[in-house]
Amino acid sequence: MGKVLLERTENGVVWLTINRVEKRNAIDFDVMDSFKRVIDEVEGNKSDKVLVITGAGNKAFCSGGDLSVFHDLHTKEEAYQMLAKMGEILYSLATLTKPTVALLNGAAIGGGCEIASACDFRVASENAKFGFVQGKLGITTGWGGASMLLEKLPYDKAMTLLMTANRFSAQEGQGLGFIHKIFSEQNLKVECEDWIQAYVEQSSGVLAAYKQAAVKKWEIANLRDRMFAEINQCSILWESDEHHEAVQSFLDAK
Ligand SMILES: CC[C@H](C(=O)O)C(=O)SCCNC(=O)CCNC(=O)[C@H](O)C(C)(C)COP(=O)(O)OP(=O)(O)OC[C@H]1O[C@@H](n2cnc3c(N)ncnc32)[C@H](O)[C@@H]1OP(=O)(O)O
Repeated sequence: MGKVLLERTENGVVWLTINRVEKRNAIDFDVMDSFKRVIDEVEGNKSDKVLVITGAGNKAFCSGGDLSVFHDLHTKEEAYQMLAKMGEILYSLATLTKPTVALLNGAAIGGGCEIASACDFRVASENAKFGFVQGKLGITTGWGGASMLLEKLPYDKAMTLLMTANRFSAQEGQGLGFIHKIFSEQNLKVECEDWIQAYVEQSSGVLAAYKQAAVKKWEIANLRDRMFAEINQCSILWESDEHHEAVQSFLDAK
Protein backbone atom coordinates (compact mmCIF):
# COMPACT_ATOMS: atom_id res chain seq x y z
CA MET A 1 0.00 0.00 0.00
CA GLY A 2 1.10 3.60 -0.63
CA LYS A 3 2.51 6.07 1.85
CA VAL A 4 -0.75 8.06 1.72
CA LEU A 5 -4.23 6.48 1.63
CA LEU A 6 -7.27 8.28 0.26
CA GLU A 7 -10.92 7.52 0.94
CA ARG A 8 -13.98 9.47 -0.19
CA THR A 9 -17.34 9.04 1.57
CA GLU A 10 -20.71 9.46 -0.15
CA ASN A 11 -21.41 12.66 1.80
CA GLY A 12 -18.30 14.44 0.55
CA VAL A 13 -15.73 13.78 3.29
CA VAL A 14 -12.20 13.11 1.95
CA TRP A 15 -9.98 11.10 4.33
CA LEU A 16 -6.22 11.49 3.75
CA THR A 17 -4.28 9.00 5.91
CA ILE A 18 -0.49 9.18 6.27
CA ASN A 19 0.40 5.50 6.00
CA ARG A 20 3.95 5.07 7.37
CA VAL A 21 3.31 3.36 10.73
CA GLU A 22 6.85 2.00 10.80
CA LYS A 23 8.12 5.60 10.98
CA ARG A 24 5.20 6.94 13.02
CA ASN A 25 3.82 8.55 9.88
CA ALA A 26 6.88 10.74 9.25
CA ILE A 27 6.80 13.01 6.22
CA ASP A 28 9.19 12.39 3.33
CA PHE A 29 9.21 13.82 -0.20
CA ASP A 30 6.77 11.18 -1.50
CA VAL A 31 4.25 12.07 1.21
CA MET A 32 4.70 15.75 0.40
CA ASP A 33 3.92 15.08 -3.26
CA SER A 34 0.80 13.13 -2.29
CA PHE A 35 -0.35 15.95 0.00
CA LYS A 36 -0.01 18.44 -2.87
CA ARG A 37 -1.89 16.21 -5.29
CA VAL A 38 -4.78 15.59 -2.87
CA ILE A 39 -5.10 19.23 -1.79
CA ASP A 40 -5.21 20.37 -5.44
CA GLU A 41 -7.79 17.64 -6.23
CA VAL A 42 -10.05 18.56 -3.29
CA GLU A 43 -9.90 22.26 -4.16
CA GLY A 44 -11.15 21.53 -7.68
CA ASN A 45 -13.60 18.69 -6.96
CA LYS A 46 -17.14 20.04 -6.38
CA SER A 47 -18.29 16.90 -4.57
CA ASP A 48 -15.46 17.12 -2.00
CA LYS A 49 -16.80 19.09 0.98
CA VAL A 50 -14.48 18.46 3.94
CA LEU A 51 -10.84 17.23 4.06
CA VAL A 52 -9.74 15.17 7.07
CA ILE A 53 -6.04 14.41 7.57
CA THR A 54 -5.09 11.63 9.94
CA GLY A 55 -2.44 8.97 10.50
CA ALA A 56 -2.42 5.19 10.22
CA GLY A 57 -2.36 3.14 13.40
CA ASN A 58 -2.97 4.43 16.91
CA LYS A 59 0.55 5.51 17.91
CA ALA A 60 1.09 8.64 15.84
CA PHE A 61 -0.75 11.20 13.74
CA CYS A 62 2.59 12.35 12.31
CA SER A 63 6.10 12.45 13.78
CA GLY A 64 7.16 15.37 11.61
CA GLY A 65 9.92 15.39 9.02
CA ASP A 66 11.51 12.01 8.30
CA LEU A 67 14.75 12.40 10.24
CA SER A 68 16.32 9.37 8.52
CA VAL A 69 15.99 11.23 5.22
CA PHE A 70 16.28 14.90 6.15
CA HIS A 71 19.34 14.43 8.34
CA ASP A 72 21.23 14.26 5.01
CA LEU A 73 20.36 17.91 4.42
CA HIS A 74 23.33 19.85 5.82
CA THR A 75 23.43 23.35 4.38
CA LYS A 76 20.96 26.21 4.71
CA GLU A 77 20.25 25.96 0.99
CA GLU A 78 19.60 22.21 1.08
CA ALA A 79 17.32 22.60 4.10
CA TYR A 80 15.47 25.57 2.61
CA GLN A 81 14.49 23.59 -0.50
CA MET A 82 12.80 20.88 1.60
CA LEU A 83 11.28 23.29 4.11
CA ALA A 84 9.92 25.62 1.40
CA LYS A 85 8.39 22.68 -0.51
CA MET A 86 6.32 21.69 2.53
CA GLY A 87 5.69 25.33 3.43
CA GLU A 88 3.98 25.85 0.06
CA ILE A 89 1.91 22.71 0.59
CA LEU A 90 0.82 23.78 4.08
CA TYR A 91 -0.08 27.27 2.84
CA SER A 92 -2.30 25.66 0.20
CA LEU A 93 -3.80 23.42 2.91
CA ALA A 94 -4.47 26.42 5.17
CA THR A 95 -6.09 28.38 2.33
CA LEU A 96 -8.13 25.50 0.90
CA THR A 97 -11.65 26.88 0.42
CA LYS A 98 -13.17 23.88 2.23
CA PRO A 99 -13.14 22.96 5.92
CA THR A 100 -10.07 20.98 6.96
CA VAL A 101 -9.72 18.77 10.02
CA ALA A 102 -6.62 17.22 11.59
CA LEU A 103 -7.66 14.07 13.43
CA LEU A 104 -4.86 13.37 15.90
CA ASN A 105 -5.10 9.58 16.16
CA GLY A 106 -1.83 9.59 18.14
CA ALA A 107 1.28 11.70 18.65
CA ALA A 108 1.68 14.88 16.58
CA ILE A 109 5.33 15.89 16.88
CA GLY A 110 7.29 18.72 15.28
CA GLY A 111 6.17 19.13 11.71
CA GLY A 112 3.15 16.98 12.59
CA CYS A 113 1.96 19.89 14.73
CA GLU A 114 2.58 22.24 11.80
CA ILE A 115 0.34 20.14 9.56
CA ALA A 116 -2.32 20.21 12.29
CA SER A 117 -1.91 23.99 12.63
CA ALA A 118 -2.62 24.41 8.90
CA CYS A 119 -6.03 22.78 9.39
CA ASP A 120 -9.13 24.69 10.48
CA PHE A 121 -9.92 22.22 13.23
CA ARG A 122 -7.84 19.88 15.39
CA VAL A 123 -9.61 16.98 17.04
CA ALA A 124 -7.89 14.21 18.93
CA SER A 125 -7.97 10.81 20.45
CA GLU A 126 -8.12 10.95 24.25
CA ASN A 127 -4.61 9.44 24.36
CA ALA A 128 -3.03 11.71 21.77
CA LYS A 129 -0.06 13.89 22.64
CA PHE A 130 1.47 16.73 20.67
CA GLY A 131 4.52 18.95 20.79
CA PHE A 132 6.27 21.61 18.73
CA VAL A 133 9.57 19.94 19.69
CA GLN A 134 11.71 21.73 17.10
CA GLY A 135 13.25 23.93 19.80
CA LYS A 136 14.68 20.83 21.45
CA LEU A 137 16.37 19.98 18.14
CA GLY A 138 18.01 23.40 17.95
CA ILE A 139 15.68 24.70 15.24
CA THR A 140 12.36 26.50 14.98
CA THR A 141 9.25 25.46 13.08
CA GLY A 142 10.34 24.91 9.50
CA TRP A 143 7.09 24.56 7.59
CA GLY A 144 5.40 27.83 8.60
CA GLY A 145 3.67 26.36 11.64
CA ALA A 146 4.47 29.22 14.03
CA SER A 147 2.96 31.84 11.69
CA MET A 148 -0.18 29.76 11.25
CA LEU A 149 -0.44 29.05 14.98
CA LEU A 150 -0.18 32.78 15.74
CA GLU A 151 -3.18 33.30 13.46
CA LYS A 152 -5.25 30.74 15.32
CA LEU A 153 -4.35 30.86 19.00
CA PRO A 154 -3.97 33.74 21.45
CA TYR A 155 -0.36 35.00 21.52
CA ASP A 156 0.48 33.64 24.97
CA LYS A 157 -0.96 30.19 24.22
CA ALA A 158 0.87 29.95 20.88
CA MET A 159 4.15 31.02 22.46
CA THR A 160 3.70 28.52 25.29
CA LEU A 161 3.49 25.68 22.76
CA LEU A 162 6.38 27.01 20.63
CA MET A 163 8.86 28.30 23.20
CA THR A 164 8.59 25.45 25.70
CA ALA A 165 8.84 22.81 22.92
CA ASN A 166 7.10 20.56 25.44
CA ARG A 167 4.80 17.67 24.71
CA PHE A 168 1.21 18.12 25.85
CA SER A 169 -1.77 15.80 26.31
CA ALA A 170 -4.92 16.20 24.25
CA GLN A 171 -6.66 17.47 27.37
CA GLU A 172 -3.96 20.12 27.96
CA GLY A 173 -4.25 21.03 24.28
CA GLN A 174 -7.97 21.54 24.66
CA GLY A 175 -7.35 23.90 27.56
CA LEU A 176 -4.86 25.84 25.43
CA GLY A 177 -7.30 26.06 22.51
CA PHE A 178 -5.17 23.94 20.17
CA ILE A 179 -7.46 20.91 20.34
CA HIS A 180 -11.15 21.56 19.63
CA LYS A 181 -12.66 18.18 20.52
CA ILE A 182 -11.55 14.93 22.12
CA PHE A 183 -12.93 11.55 21.10
CA SER A 184 -12.54 8.07 22.56
CA GLU A 185 -9.68 6.05 21.10
CA GLN A 186 -12.03 3.10 20.73
CA ASN A 187 -14.59 4.92 18.52
CA LEU A 188 -12.33 7.61 17.14
CA LYS A 189 -13.32 7.59 13.48
CA VAL A 190 -17.06 7.16 14.11
CA GLU A 191 -17.12 9.99 16.67
CA CYS A 192 -15.15 12.20 14.30
CA GLU A 193 -17.55 11.44 11.43
CA ASP A 194 -20.52 12.34 13.64
CA TRP A 195 -18.84 15.61 14.65
CA ILE A 196 -18.08 16.53 11.04
CA GLN A 197 -21.75 16.21 10.05
CA ALA A 198 -22.45 19.78 11.21
CA TYR A 199 -20.13 21.00 8.45
CA VAL A 200 -21.01 18.45 5.78
CA GLU A 201 -24.66 19.51 6.01
CA GLN A 202 -23.86 23.07 4.93
CA SER A 203 -23.78 24.08 1.28
CA SER A 204 -20.37 24.12 -0.39
CA GLY A 205 -20.94 27.76 -1.33
CA VAL A 206 -21.45 28.77 2.31
CA LEU A 207 -18.41 26.83 3.48
CA ALA A 208 -16.27 28.27 0.69
CA ALA A 209 -17.41 31.82 1.41
CA TYR A 210 -16.39 31.60 5.06
CA LYS A 211 -13.01 30.09 4.15
CA GLN A 212 -12.50 32.86 1.57
CA ALA A 213 -13.06 35.42 4.34
CA ALA A 214 -10.28 33.78 6.34
CA VAL A 215 -8.00 33.60 3.30
CA LYS A 216 -8.61 37.32 2.65
CA LYS A 217 -7.62 38.11 6.25
CA TRP A 218 -4.42 36.07 5.88
CA GLU A 219 -3.61 37.75 2.55
CA ILE A 220 -3.95 41.18 4.16
CA ALA A 221 -1.86 39.96 7.10
CA ASN A 222 0.83 38.70 4.70
CA LEU A 223 0.65 35.22 6.21
CA ARG A 224 2.46 33.62 3.28
CA ASP A 225 5.39 36.07 3.49
CA ARG A 226 5.57 35.53 7.26
CA MET A 227 5.61 31.74 6.79
CA PHE A 228 8.53 31.99 4.36
CA ALA A 229 10.47 34.33 6.64
CA GLU A 230 9.95 31.69 9.35
CA ILE A 231 11.10 28.96 6.97
CA ASN A 232 14.21 30.95 6.09
CA GLN A 233 14.99 31.38 9.81
CA CYS A 234 14.67 27.63 10.36
CA SER A 235 17.03 26.93 7.46
CA ILE A 236 19.66 29.16 9.11
CA LEU A 237 19.38 27.28 12.41
CA TRP A 238 19.38 23.98 10.50
CA GLU A 239 23.13 24.36 9.89
CA SER A 240 23.89 24.57 13.62
CA ASP A 241 25.88 21.85 15.36
CA GLU A 242 23.12 21.74 17.99
CA HIS A 243 20.59 20.68 15.37
CA HIS A 244 22.72 18.08 13.65
CA GLU A 245 23.85 16.60 16.98
CA ALA A 246 20.24 16.40 18.23
CA VAL A 247 19.08 14.61 15.09
CA GLN A 248 22.06 12.25 15.16
CA SER A 249 21.42 11.33 18.79
CA PHE A 250 17.79 10.51 17.90
CA LEU A 251 18.92 8.28 15.05
CA ASP A 252 21.69 6.65 17.15
CA ALA A 253 19.22 5.88 19.93
CA LYS A 254 17.08 3.77 17.62
C1 LIG B 1 10.21 21.08 9.70
C2 LIG B 1 9.86 19.79 10.32
C3 LIG B 1 10.92 19.42 11.27
C4 LIG B 1 12.06 18.78 10.54
O1 LIG B 1 11.83 18.11 9.53
O2 LIG B 1 13.17 18.90 11.04
C5 LIG B 1 10.46 18.42 12.27
O3 LIG B 1 9.44 17.77 12.13
S1 LIG B 1 11.45 18.33 13.66
C6 LIG B 1 10.69 17.04 14.62
C7 LIG B 1 11.06 15.74 14.10
N1 LIG B 1 10.35 14.69 14.79
C8 LIG B 1 10.70 14.18 15.98
O4 LIG B 1 11.65 14.60 16.63
C9 LIG B 1 9.85 13.05 16.47
C10 LIG B 1 10.69 11.90 16.91
N2 LIG B 1 9.85 10.75 17.24
C11 LIG B 1 9.23 10.60 18.44
O5 LIG B 1 9.21 11.48 19.29
C12 LIG B 1 8.55 9.28 18.67
O6 LIG B 1 8.99 8.38 17.66
C13 LIG B 1 7.01 9.33 18.63
C14 LIG B 1 6.48 10.08 19.86
C15 LIG B 1 6.53 10.01 17.36
C16 LIG B 1 6.48 7.89 18.67
O7 LIG B 1 7.03 7.20 19.78
P1 LIG B 1 6.92 5.60 19.85
O8 LIG B 1 7.56 5.17 21.13
O9 LIG B 1 5.53 5.19 19.53
O10 LIG B 1 7.82 5.09 18.62
P2 LIG B 1 9.42 5.05 18.51
O11 LIG B 1 10.01 6.31 19.03
O12 LIG B 1 9.90 3.75 19.05
O13 LIG B 1 9.63 5.05 16.92
C17 LIG B 1 9.16 3.97 16.14
C18 LIG B 1 9.95 3.99 14.86
O14 LIG B 1 9.62 5.19 14.12
C19 LIG B 1 10.81 5.91 13.82
N3 LIG B 1 10.52 7.33 13.82
C20 LIG B 1 9.77 8.01 14.71
N4 LIG B 1 9.75 9.32 14.41
C21 LIG B 1 10.49 9.47 13.26
C22 LIG B 1 10.83 10.58 12.43
N5 LIG B 1 10.38 11.81 12.67
N6 LIG B 1 11.63 10.35 11.36
C23 LIG B 1 12.07 9.09 11.09
N7 LIG B 1 11.78 7.98 11.83
C24 LIG B 1 10.99 8.19 12.90
C25 LIG B 1 11.77 5.52 14.92
O15 LIG B 1 13.08 5.77 14.49
C26 LIG B 1 11.47 4.05 15.09
O16 LIG B 1 12.09 3.35 14.04
P3 LIG B 1 12.77 1.91 14.32
O17 LIG B 1 13.42 1.56 13.01
O18 LIG B 1 11.65 1.02 14.73
O19 LIG B 1 13.76 2.14 15.43
